[in-house]
Amino acid sequence: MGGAQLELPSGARPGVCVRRSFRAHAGDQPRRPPGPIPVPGTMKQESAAPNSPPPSQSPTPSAQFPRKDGDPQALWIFGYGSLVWRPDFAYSDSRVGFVRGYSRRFWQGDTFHRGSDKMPGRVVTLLEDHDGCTWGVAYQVQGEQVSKALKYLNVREAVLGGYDTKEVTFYPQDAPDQPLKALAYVATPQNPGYLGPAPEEAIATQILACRGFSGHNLEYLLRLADFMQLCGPQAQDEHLAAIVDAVGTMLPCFCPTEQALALV
Ligand SMILES: N[C@@H](CCC(=O)N[C@@H](CS)C(=O)NCC(=O)O)C(=O)O
Repeated sequence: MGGAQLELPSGARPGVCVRRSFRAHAGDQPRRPPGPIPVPGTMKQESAAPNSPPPSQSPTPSAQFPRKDGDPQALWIFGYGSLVWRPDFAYSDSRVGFVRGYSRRFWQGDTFHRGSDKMPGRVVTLLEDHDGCTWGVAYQVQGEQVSKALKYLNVREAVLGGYDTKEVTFYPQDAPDQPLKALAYVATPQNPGYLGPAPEEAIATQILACRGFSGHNLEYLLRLADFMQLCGPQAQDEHLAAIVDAVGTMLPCFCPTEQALALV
């Protein structure tokens, strides 16, 4: 399964946001694919997802973040879940980096993109955590890209996903001393789709069992894990790694045996 196409800036100083502790996973050293891979900022500019419904109403983000030159028509949007590998909106620039004071958790239910009403999938949100650090991608939108991106994300994230907007401080991996204000979509415990904490084995089981209009919940998990591996050893996410480990342990139980396959 192809992961996020990334080329981490060569010679980039490792981000200063390192988890306080993380389990050493024998196989979790980043698998660096052979040869350079285009950096998110050089990816072709995305168009709106073909399967996303027509935008319904103009978005009202919690804050506009004018550029240093005061231009209100410029905005950074921080993605830390499906947005790291499927932004599906036009942007002018992108940076790999992290936000401090938050941890990523698979605690939001999803009954559209990766689940259904009967079998809600699990997608990520940000949990306020003083020592937390969450890696992702910040996308810069400018000019008419701003309203188009916000209108699209309002439907994808807010209307269909239950997310709200929040201002965060983003630290680019290659310039952590030059942080940026960014808009993030966060699912709070007050939204109806919020599922909250569960054992990582239970979350893995739910992910293995669910699919929605954007695809299987397992794809969502593995593409995010792919992105995190490419961010390098300084980017660790114990919660994500534990769920991937649990999926790996359970997958044989979900795979048809040769005998079962012979019956099809
Ligand atoms: N807001 C987070 C999570 C976004 C997310 O995963 N949202 C879901 C909505 S429930 C989504 O867009 N899913 C699209 C997909 O699964 O392909 C991010 O910045 O990436």
